[in-house]
Amino acid sequence: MFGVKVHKLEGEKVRRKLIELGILDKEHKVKRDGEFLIFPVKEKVEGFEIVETEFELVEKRPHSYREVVNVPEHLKLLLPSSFDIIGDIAVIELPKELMQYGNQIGEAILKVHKHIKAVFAKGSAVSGEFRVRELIHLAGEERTETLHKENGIKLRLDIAKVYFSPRLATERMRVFKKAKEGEIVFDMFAGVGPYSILLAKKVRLVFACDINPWAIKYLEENKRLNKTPNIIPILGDVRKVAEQIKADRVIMNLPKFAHEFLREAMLSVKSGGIIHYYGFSHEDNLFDEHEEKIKTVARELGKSVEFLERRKVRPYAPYQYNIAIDFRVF
Ligand SMILES: C[S@@+](CC[C@H](N)C(=O)[O-])C[C@H]1O[C@@H](n2cnc3c(N)ncnc32)[C@H](O)[C@@H]1O
Repeated sequence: MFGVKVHKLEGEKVRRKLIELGILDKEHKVKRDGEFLIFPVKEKVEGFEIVETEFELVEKRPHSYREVVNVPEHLKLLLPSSFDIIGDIAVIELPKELMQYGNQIGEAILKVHKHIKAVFAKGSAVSGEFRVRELIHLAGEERTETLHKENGIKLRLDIAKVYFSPRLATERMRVFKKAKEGEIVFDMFAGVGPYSILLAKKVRLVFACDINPWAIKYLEENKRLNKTPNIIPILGDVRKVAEQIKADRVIMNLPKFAHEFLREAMLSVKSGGIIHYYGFSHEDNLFDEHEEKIKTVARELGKSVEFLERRKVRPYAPYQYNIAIDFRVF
């Protein structure tokens, strides 16, 4: 093979020139020879010192764990194309046919994604009051606590003890952009604080409630970590708290049951304030049923509502969507 030999001080300039000429061979490694570098080239080129030598091949890094995983060929089509990454932990949803190859799948993920240190499979759906799920350890460290970064904030959490979904980062940023300086926000179902901490960077005060003691423990820690003293964490059932709070903006991120808490939300929002409501819907009836419930509760409380925005946040099951409705209450 041909190479272009240059003094190492000239290396960067020559490398750029060879790329510009379209003759740098990127499939082979640059060679070192004392004070000199030898660039692999596809053909001889005028104006440089040309040498003939052998070059090592550049190892091609696989892009997906599916390229390196050791499972029977006929099951490869069932391998999920993606998985959640929370801090340095991967959480994958495996079909039952692949569960017996969980360790191989976990090892393949660790091999391709060097920043991931532990891999778990989802062992059940999110359930119970705390909205957590069972996890099955597949590979790497047997650790469920991690530090996750999103939207410029840091969140310490334990994925086995609290609810957290990295898939809502964009939705949280949407709410952040709507919030205004000087506002009081009430995060009714705060978890470890992904909305609360983010919004506290902008608004005056955030009341952050959760019934799960682990969520409030991590929320306290995240409040310190992110230097957001303007958050008031409240451990308890939001039903007992809501009426004592008067907020400009209320966040109801409990999609499965939010409709049961509309009364509390509407009693805690100031007249003219905004509620960010989340729900689950079938694709045939995304918003109407939720909006009817919202109007009914408003009527019962002698209030009126103005719908501002309706959005599909993400698919969460076949034909099912997590939806968001923003509305103003008078
Ligand atoms: C879907 S999670 C959302 C957490 C967080 N907002 C997030 O985006 O990661 C719902 C949270 O509501 C809490 N929760 C459920 N019922 C509650 C209640 N009655 N009062 C207060 N919090 C409750 C759960 O513990 C859980 O942390």
